Amino acid sequence: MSNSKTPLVGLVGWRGMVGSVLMERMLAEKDFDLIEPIFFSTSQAGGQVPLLNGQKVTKAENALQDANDIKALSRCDIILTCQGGDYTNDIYPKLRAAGWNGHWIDAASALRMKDDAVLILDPVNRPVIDKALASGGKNWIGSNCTVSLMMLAMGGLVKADLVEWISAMTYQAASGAGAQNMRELLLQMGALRDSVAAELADPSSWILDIDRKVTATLRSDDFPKKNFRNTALAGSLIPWIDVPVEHGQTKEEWKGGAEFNKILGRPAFRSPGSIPIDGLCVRVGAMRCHSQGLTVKLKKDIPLQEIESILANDNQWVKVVPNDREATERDLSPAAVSGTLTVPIGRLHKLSMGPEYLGVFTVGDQLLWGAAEPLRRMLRILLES
Ligand SMILES: NC(=O)C1=CN([C@@H]2O[C@H](COP(=O)(O)OP(=O)(O)OC[C@H]3O[C@@H](n4cnc5c(N)ncnc54)[C@H](OP(=O)(O)O)[C@@H]3O)[C@@H](O)[C@H]2O)C=CC1
Ligand SMILES: N[C@@H](CC(=O)OP(=O)(O)O)C(=O)O
Repeated sequence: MSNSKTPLVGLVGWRGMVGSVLMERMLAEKDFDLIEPIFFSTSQAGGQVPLLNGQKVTKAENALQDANDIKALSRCDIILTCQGGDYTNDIYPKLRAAGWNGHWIDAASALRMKDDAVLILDPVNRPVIDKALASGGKNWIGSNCTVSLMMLAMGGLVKADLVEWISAMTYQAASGAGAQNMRELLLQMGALRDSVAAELADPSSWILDIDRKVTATLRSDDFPKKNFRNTALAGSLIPWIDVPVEHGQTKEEWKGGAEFNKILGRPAFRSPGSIPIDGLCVRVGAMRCHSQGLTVKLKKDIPLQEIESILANDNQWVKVVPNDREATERDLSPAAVSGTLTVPIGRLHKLSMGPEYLGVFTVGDQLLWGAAEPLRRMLRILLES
């Protein structure tokens, strides 16, 4: 930002799950050195801004401000929110109506499809961001985690315009449903284990007895499953994420096509010139990494080695994993990736449908590249613009 004064950056939603990951990353990258942060809360206004990792990051403003106070928010040059869609729908229009002309950076989906909103994933769409900045853009919205992670992995082929369509079958972590769901997943795992503790301690117990007991526990009314809408996730899976929309899709599946194309600045999904992206989204018992099995239809037959090199050279976070058992077991799983910015892509091979059909598996941390990282990088882009 050209102004020489340190920009006032309002932080909303910083103590939530996405917000906490964002604060950790901002500390690690020393983003606080470049801004004057003002911490807002919808529930704790007036309280003391807590230390982050034991560090004081505020310079002047040490009390939490009211996140519903339009006047207080209007002082900010930039507002960065991870508070959620209800907050955005309530506060954002009031702020703009009050004449606030600052930059709004948001993790929530509420504004994503607005014409004046840019979906931010700068390693993939920096030209789209720069073009919007040059023409006075002010609304910068993080994309859906599954879409961001797919695009970061597939960036090389997408940018080279080699992709005709993608079918994505997802394996999405509990964190995507929220912190309470992560806790409930662990409670479910514990309940399953406890239901057969005696049998597990006895090496001669019959496996079918164990299985019967586990299944009875999964189906019992006492099983902890309130947050997952009365459905078991541990020891099972849920092939439905978010609300139903048209064409038999869930909203999570619709976001694949709609956001993928909008990130690239292409015509709207299902209109001429857009890239068809579709598939089935499934919740599985991972903690915070989303995985995806992709069927990619390429525009032409390209040798596998060339594909690997295009993918590997696209950005510093994508990591091509050789299609062998050892490397895949070691590097291509939620357990390997959780808490890191690495986005491995592997199982790469031509499918039996024909030489233009590519099989792919990719994994990414849905709280880092899937949510927090594009936001803090957009903040940096604004600070450096
Ligand atoms: N979870 C995800 O995977 C993704 C989420 N998003 C977006 O980010 C939004 C926020 O998601 P998420 O971070 O999961 O939401 P959280 O529920 O973790 O946090 C949201 C807010 O809840 C309030 N809160 C109340 N009690 C607590 C508590 N005990 N601990 C922490 N915060 C508390 C805080 O606001 P206050 O201080 O004002 O009370 C906090 O900012 C979502 O609505 C979504 O729009 C985007 C991409 C991925
Ligand atoms: N819907 C995602 C998480 C999420 O918050 O997505 P979005 O940012 O599009 O609302 C999931 O359940 O895994």
